[in-house]
Amino acid sequence: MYYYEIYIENNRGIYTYKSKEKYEIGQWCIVNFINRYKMGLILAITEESKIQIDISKIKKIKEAAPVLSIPDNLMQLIKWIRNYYISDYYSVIKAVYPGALKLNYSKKAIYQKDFLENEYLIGEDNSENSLDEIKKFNDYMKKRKEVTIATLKKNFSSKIVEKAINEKVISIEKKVILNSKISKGEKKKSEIAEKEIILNDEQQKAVDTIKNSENQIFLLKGITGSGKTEIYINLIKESLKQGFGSIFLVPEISLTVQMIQRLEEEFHNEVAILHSKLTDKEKREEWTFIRNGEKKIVIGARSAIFAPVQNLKYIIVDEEHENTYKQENNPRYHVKNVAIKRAFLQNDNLEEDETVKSKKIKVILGSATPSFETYYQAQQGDIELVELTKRYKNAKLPKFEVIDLNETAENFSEKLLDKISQTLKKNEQAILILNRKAFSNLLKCKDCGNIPTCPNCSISLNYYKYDNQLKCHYCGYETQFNSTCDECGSHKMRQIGAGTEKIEEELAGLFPSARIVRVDSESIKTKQNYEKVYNDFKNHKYDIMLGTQIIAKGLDFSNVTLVGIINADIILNFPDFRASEKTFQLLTQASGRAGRGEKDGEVIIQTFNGENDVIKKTIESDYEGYYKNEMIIRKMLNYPPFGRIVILVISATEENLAKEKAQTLRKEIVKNIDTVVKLTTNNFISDAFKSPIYKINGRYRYQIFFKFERENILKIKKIIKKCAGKFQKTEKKLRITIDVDPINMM
Ligand SMILES: Nc1ncnc2c1ncn2[C@@H]1O[C@H](COP(=O)(O)OP(=O)(O)OP(=O)(O)O)[C@@H](O)[C@H]1O
Ligand SMILES: [Zn+2]
Repeated sequence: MYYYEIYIENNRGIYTYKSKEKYEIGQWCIVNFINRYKMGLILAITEESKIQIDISKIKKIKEAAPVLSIPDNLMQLIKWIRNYYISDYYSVIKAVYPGALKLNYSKKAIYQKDFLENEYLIGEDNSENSLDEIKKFNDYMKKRKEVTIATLKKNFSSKIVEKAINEKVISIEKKVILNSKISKGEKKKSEIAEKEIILNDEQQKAVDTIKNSENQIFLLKGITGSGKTEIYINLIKESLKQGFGSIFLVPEISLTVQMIQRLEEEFHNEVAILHSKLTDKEKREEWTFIRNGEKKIVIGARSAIFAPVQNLKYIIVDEEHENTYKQENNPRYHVKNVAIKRAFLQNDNLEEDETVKSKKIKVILGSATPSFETYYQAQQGDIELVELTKRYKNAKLPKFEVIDLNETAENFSEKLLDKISQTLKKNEQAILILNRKAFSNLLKCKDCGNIPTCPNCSISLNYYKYDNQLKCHYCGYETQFNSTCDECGSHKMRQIGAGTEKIEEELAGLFPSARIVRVDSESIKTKQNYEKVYNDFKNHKYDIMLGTQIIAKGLDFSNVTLVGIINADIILNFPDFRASEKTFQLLTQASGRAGRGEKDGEVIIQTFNGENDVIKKTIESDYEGYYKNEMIIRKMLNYPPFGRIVILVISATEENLAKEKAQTLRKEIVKNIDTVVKLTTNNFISDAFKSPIYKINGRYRYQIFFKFERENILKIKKIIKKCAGKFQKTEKKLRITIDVDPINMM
């Protein structure tokens, strides 16, 4: 007899089952769980001697489930994520295994014998009709042998069905039906594009380095427009010819139209595109194609990192500095971390032979503005740095000009207006960026100072002019704006902080003949929407593209010669230790959209903080210098990449409860940590304090901030897990979330 630790679908516990059959880890099976059939996943095989519970009470696995198993390396990854991010099997398996298999079971009628026609005639109801029905029933069941009760009842009266059961003409059995019947897609002939791209010297050198190096993790740091995409394609293509697959990760699938078009044009039907809009069925289908090796290249956002690609060779994380690579709900994993772990787990499992080198997975993190944490690892030698220092075809980086907003009361300085007119005159295109959607950021009453806020969240409501609504960006709350102050009834509501909607209106007034398109998450609700805008802009159906940070990255339009940053300060003021790093990235990426073709580009940055180091270093294109300055501060404060952070958020619908319990939990954790690590400024636990966004969706939020030396973090996480877990069990009204290596500090 074998004993198994099993995860049961939609259940947070782990259970022991037994079987005479040998199952593999990662295989799905069907088990009886509280009188229902459920899908179970084999997590581990346990020795009899190690089992704590009464062996005679352990139930048997019913049978293997007819679905594809989760490969071994992904099972290991699941366990690692659960552990590292203090998560649970339930959440992690949901993230890894798409479109959760739903198990339906239905009652089936199984043919046993015929009704005896003669015998039945003696019964009370011997009309002609029922004799016919009996004959029909006998024929029907004899032919089918097995049919669901539901179908049977559609064809026959319930009276006769009942009778059949009573007289054991049929037997009833519970049978499992899976919803995952998947059409076996027919493999078409692979049609990889044959057109050759000639790499320039720098690109070729980068490709060779990545191919030939013994290292497994690379940072491809190439300035904007240096042609990183062609490097990825080259590597994927060559390995594909040798039968290897790749995973290509993008920050957000709907915003990377251009990259996806490029990859599809190159790899056609080898490509599976995974995105959140796929239905469960489509997800399972793609998963099957990939698992069976029918599609070897996977493109997707975050969750594509779990694609069961056969003979995986490259994992590419494009724009690796992007925040969207961190999942903001359980499991709160960071793709970069998971990608690297996946490669190491798989590479370590390879059998040592002469082919081992060629089979190793390589991870390529690519960006013009790598996150400082990644760059630090490259400096330390944990990641191999590969650099591209020139734009493709030697196009120049754009020229910068900084405009001091203190000198003007307008959203558009004279200078910026002048540059826009010139651009339009030359029949070139401009991209303008304002990192704030809506019409105005908030409204403020001139008489009493009241600012309308969301009733569910402690956040000011944004004003949208097009539908005259006040909206909450956190919970989606909307209300009609009636032009008066709720507090004092005054009609003098002032709009503060212009958003893209307002800027669009102003722009249209200033340049009446210009064709303007606005791109933010409000105006672009679907992928098709964005694709159209993208293509139209590319074909010069618009002159100006105005938008949020959405349009700051990746876009490659050769006719764009002007980039204007309407207000560079918005992110800079966030209460986040990465705020200035993010600003540097945004400004550099945004300016990188200018002058990518034959014509030179120009960038105008409007700011109240012209003297700030981040603005200065941006215009000098001095990544290195800015990185060095930031590292001094990070080191001093023991922030990542030096120290490690965990944030615990405790929330409840009752304000006092959240506060009290957060303090209690904190005390408990401190008590436990005190015995293992001495608390100092570098090994630090904050008080339980109000989250910067105090209330979201009706829940009051307190948070505890942990900052520890790297070598202590394992111990600390263990304690947090233990204390929070115990606490959550008894405190049902609380919600506790644990964020390991958080990106979002609010
Ligand atoms: N070897 C090449 N042959 C032909 N065209 C190339 C080559 N390398 C790059 N290009 C072209 O140069 C432009 C810039 O390349 P790409 O978009 O890959 O830059 P990037 O490094 O990804 O920049 P960013 O970080 O700004 O997104 C593209 O139009 C691309 O098609
Ligand atoms: Zn809200």
